[in-house]
Amino acid sequence: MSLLRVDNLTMRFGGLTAVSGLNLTIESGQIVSVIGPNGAGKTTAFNAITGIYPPTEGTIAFEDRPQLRPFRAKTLLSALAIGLLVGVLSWIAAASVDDLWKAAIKRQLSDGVENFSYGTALRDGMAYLRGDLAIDKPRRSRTWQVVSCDGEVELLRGLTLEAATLARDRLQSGEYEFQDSQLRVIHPASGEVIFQAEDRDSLDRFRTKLVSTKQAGEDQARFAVRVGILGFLIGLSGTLVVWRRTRRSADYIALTGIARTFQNIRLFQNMTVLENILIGMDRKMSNNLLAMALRWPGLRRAEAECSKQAQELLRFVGLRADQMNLLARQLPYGDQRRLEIARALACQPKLLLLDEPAAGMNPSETVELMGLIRRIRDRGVTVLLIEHHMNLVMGISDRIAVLDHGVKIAEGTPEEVKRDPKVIAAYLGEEEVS
Ligand SMILES: Nc1ncnc2c1ncn2[C@@H]1O[C@H](COP(=O)(O)OP(=O)(O)OP(=O)(O)O)[C@@H](O)[C@H]1O
Repeated sequence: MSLLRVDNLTMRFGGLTAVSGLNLTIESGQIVSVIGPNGAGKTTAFNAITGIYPPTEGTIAFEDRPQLRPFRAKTLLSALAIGLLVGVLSWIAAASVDDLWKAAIKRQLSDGVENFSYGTALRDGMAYLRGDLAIDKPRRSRTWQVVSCDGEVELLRGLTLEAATLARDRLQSGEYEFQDSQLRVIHPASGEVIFQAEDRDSLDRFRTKLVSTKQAGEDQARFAVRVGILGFLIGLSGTLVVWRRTRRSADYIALTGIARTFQNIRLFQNMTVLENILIGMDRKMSNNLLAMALRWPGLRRAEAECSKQAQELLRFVGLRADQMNLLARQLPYGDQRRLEIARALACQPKLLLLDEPAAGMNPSETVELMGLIRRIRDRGVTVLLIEHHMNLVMGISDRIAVLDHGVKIAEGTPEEVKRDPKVIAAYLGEEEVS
């Protein structure tokens, strides 16, 4: 079983092909280097392997498995839980929007409107009212109406608010005669016509069937349930879509056992040396919020253990104990590079990718770095290295792959690569070989 297998990897950025059809197999326990001129696509290949970019084409398998988060029962349960949460929230919102709408109308009218349903109002464009008489102004209407809900609803439209209020008060106080056949409201004593429909036909257009409170309630409940189901489906499918799109993420790939350092040092500059290493162990620490808040003894023990391992790593990469509490930015450049390696090792990787670790190092630091890389390999960690420093590469690599313009032009032992005419022409030059 190979540790890492890159098959036909192609990386494109718009019209630029940074890596083209790269095949690379890395066996456990080796130090493998990738070399090539500037812009050859080395870092891009690293970025694809570590999940920073998805491959445009091709596949990458680690320990013979594709670098994809597997679909587990937990994934489905999480999606169901989120779907349920969204569904319940949508249901609550749909059930309470009725009250909100009612409250808003009431604020406007400050009078009269009692029970009606948003769902039915949406459907029919008006409010159904229960109780006695109400003054209402249907949405989109400029005029007021008096609504009687005794049996059939009579809608008498086209009134001013004042006239409607007067009419309602008189109707309620009993000083009225409601002549449905004539569609007039007449004051019984004075015979004064309070209001009268213009003609029967126009009133019939506004006649509508009373929806009982019960039916309106049922409509509303159905409406809320439908919205709830829709919310559940949206929550469930949304979660699954997000999960699918983030299946191949850098953090998942790091968890499977691939760690890296960067060409331009990327430490947490304002954190201490020790904290930088502890961050590399973060994924192994408990993420139980309660345990963290209550500082459970188990958690304290785990923290103490991590701190011990971090100090061991500090020594391993050649940093001193008295540098432990310095801020990362206070370290000399070469030590910052060591710290980055220590942080990567803190993830306990099986494969460590080092992107130009010797950049900016002086010759004696470079020699020490060679020793460190060998010790990392002896610790059981396979190393994949990008480096321009030829003495280092030729001195420690078991195998070397050479990229030029995104294409692998050679691969072999240092001796084989050194003599390869294509490599000499593209990268090494005659001087390096001699
Ligand atoms: N995110 C990106 N968007 C667009 N182009 C990119 C991106 N990343 C890399 N490239 C381009 O891809 C090509 C390969 O770049 P890459 O950094 O992989 O080369 P390299 O071999 O690592 O070079 P160096 O030795 O200088 O680090 C370059 O032309 C670069 O400009």
